[in-house]
Amino acid sequence: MPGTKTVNCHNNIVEFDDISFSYGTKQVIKKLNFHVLERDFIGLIGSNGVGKTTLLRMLVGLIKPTEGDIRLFGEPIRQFRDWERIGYVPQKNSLNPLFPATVREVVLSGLYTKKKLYRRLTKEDMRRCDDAMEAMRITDLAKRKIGELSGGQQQRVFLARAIANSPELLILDEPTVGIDAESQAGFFNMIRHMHLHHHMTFIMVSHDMEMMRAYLGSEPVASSGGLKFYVKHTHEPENCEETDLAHSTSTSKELELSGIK
Ligand SMILES: Nc1ncnc2c1ncn2[C@@H]1O[C@H](COP(=O)(O)OP(=O)(O)OP(=O)(O)O)[C@@H](O)[C@H]1O
Repeated sequence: MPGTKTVNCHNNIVEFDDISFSYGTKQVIKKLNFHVLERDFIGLIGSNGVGKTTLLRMLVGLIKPTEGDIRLFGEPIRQFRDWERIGYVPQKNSLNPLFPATVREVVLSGLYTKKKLYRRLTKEDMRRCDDAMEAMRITDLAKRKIGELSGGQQQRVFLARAIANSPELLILDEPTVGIDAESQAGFFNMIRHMHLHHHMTFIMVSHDMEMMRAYLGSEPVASSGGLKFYVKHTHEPENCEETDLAHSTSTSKELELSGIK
């Protein structure tokens, strides 16, 4: 139509088509079909052992489905090479206590991807690193060696690293387990902001039903076996442009309210 700008923010980012997975003879996932759209926030819920982590590990290519196809950003996963578009924070990061890097170096390392390895960090990179550290309340730990920190503090560093890098798709496996309530609130504020205003897509496993319900509503939109998918898109499909225009005015206000600024 003349004069109508088509904004395409609803591409499939992840497609699970008839996915099954077994560990040996033990089938964990059976004929799962689910698509994730750009700018969705997916909450993946389910009891212990239903296959949440298994699904995420398939999604980042660590294990292959026994049957079915996975596509990432429209490409079959076996051909997919743009891994820097995807961030993944696994359930437990175990770290050698002698690991020599400082907290700040670890957060900044998220910004050095293969493609960007040789470029200098910009002021914008530094600002993103500082914002992420502030949101995760680790600014005062910036110069400490990460290996010397507690498990909860280390997890906050890995989350700050992931959000500083602003991947297009961020996959989080029970990200706030072992983290104190104040840091959890800072983290949820930050990811909500990134979802609503920076076009990031999230897939998050969580047992925090209160947070999930508050943000994603009380009913799952799909389920498979014991896996339940709660979904929030940033806006109605017809309002893509409006959301973008609203960005500049709402960003600073929201950051201020969430205490990030
Ligand atoms: N490497 C493995 N070899 C064999 N079985 C496994 C392996 N990893 C996981 N399993 C089994 O597969 C099932 C799914 O495990 P998964 O870790 O995906 O569950 P989950 O939904 O993430 O659970 P939780 O909420 O406890 O983290 C479980 O029964 C688990 O015991």
